[in-house]
Amino acid sequence: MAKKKRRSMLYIPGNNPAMIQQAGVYGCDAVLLDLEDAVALNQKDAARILVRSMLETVNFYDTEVCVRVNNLQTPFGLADLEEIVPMQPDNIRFPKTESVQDVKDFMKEVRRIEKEHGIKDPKMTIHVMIETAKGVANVYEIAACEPRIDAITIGGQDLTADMGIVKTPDGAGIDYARKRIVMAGKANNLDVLDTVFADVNDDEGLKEETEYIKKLGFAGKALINPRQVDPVHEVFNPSENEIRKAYRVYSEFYKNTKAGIGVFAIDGKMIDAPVVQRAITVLEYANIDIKDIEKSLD
Ligand SMILES: CC(=O)SCCNC(=O)CCNC(=O)[C@H](O)C(C)(C)COP(=O)(O)OP(=O)(O)OC[C@H]1O[C@@H](n2cnc3c(N)ncnc32)[C@H](O)[C@@H]1OP(=O)(O)O
Ligand SMILES: O=C([O-])CC(=O)C(=O)O
Ligand SMILES: [Mg+2]
Repeated sequence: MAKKKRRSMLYIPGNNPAMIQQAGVYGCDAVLLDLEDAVALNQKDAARILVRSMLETVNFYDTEVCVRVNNLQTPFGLADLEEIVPMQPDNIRFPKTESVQDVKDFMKEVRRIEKEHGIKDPKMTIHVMIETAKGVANVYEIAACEPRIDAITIGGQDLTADMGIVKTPDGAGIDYARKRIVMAGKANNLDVLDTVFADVNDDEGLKEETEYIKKLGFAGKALINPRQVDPVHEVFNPSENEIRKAYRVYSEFYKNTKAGIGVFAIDGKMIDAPVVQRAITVLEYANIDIKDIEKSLD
């Protein structure tokens, strides 16, 4: 099966039933049902119960569903896990992860709750959020410490607050963190996800930032408004020209491999394994199955 895309992950405040009800129709790849910073302190209990009941009743179609719980250092984190883990959403987001010990503490509770509910072969994966200077410093160890982690993400709002700086449109203050988190994620075969873009009326700014983080190696971006879905997909979706080139590279690769040739040229440019790998990634984003290309050539 093709790898699930995570171009767009839309935050929805966990205390807003009308927004959650619509979650399957926004066209985003994933929704992030938020029990953390989108929810006021006096709404935390209500949000937790609402999200649990929405997980039971709402049809999310093929949208991936992730729940962001509160950190275990808060009075809400454990109660969130008790309520949400038995529902086994596709993933749970651990905010403000700073150390391997933080992940261990979270996972100890997750495993205990799964065991208590007789969940034997849990499919729910973990997304860790890196949003403090300490988390950035420890990110390589964090990314490698738990096999159920399948994505890692930067929280730019909290990170800039923690660093005592302002988040500027050029992202200068978080640039090192972005690059370090990408490397830590890639080294452990994780999806690496970018932070939110706060100005919901600035499509051009959003696209510019998305172009940049795509170049760095991010698989997608957290969003805060449904209007941000299309501009982000526009950037992540390959152009017709890119798809045509990738199709040609893969077709030639397949034919040459069958003839026992490992390296060849198209229009004078060498095609080797990394070029083929990049072509496969483009085809995946374009929803083209390489098995169909192979069949057409057999
Ligand atoms: C630092 C962090 O942790 S960020 C993550 C936590 N933050 C969030 O989850 C914020 C989520 N986003 C929002 O609450 C809002 O989009 C805001 C406050 C940013 C902007 O609000 P508005 O200016 O009112 O949004 P806008 O006018 O575009 O809303 C248009 C429609 O989209 C809906 N909508 C807006 N945001 C969302 C969302 N995140 N998910 C689903 N629906 C949404 C609105 O309810 C409205 O629906 P309606 O037309 O049926 O009334
Ligand atoms: O996922 C995000 O980008 C939102 C967030 O928590 C942050 O920026 O601190
Ligand atoms: Mg945050």
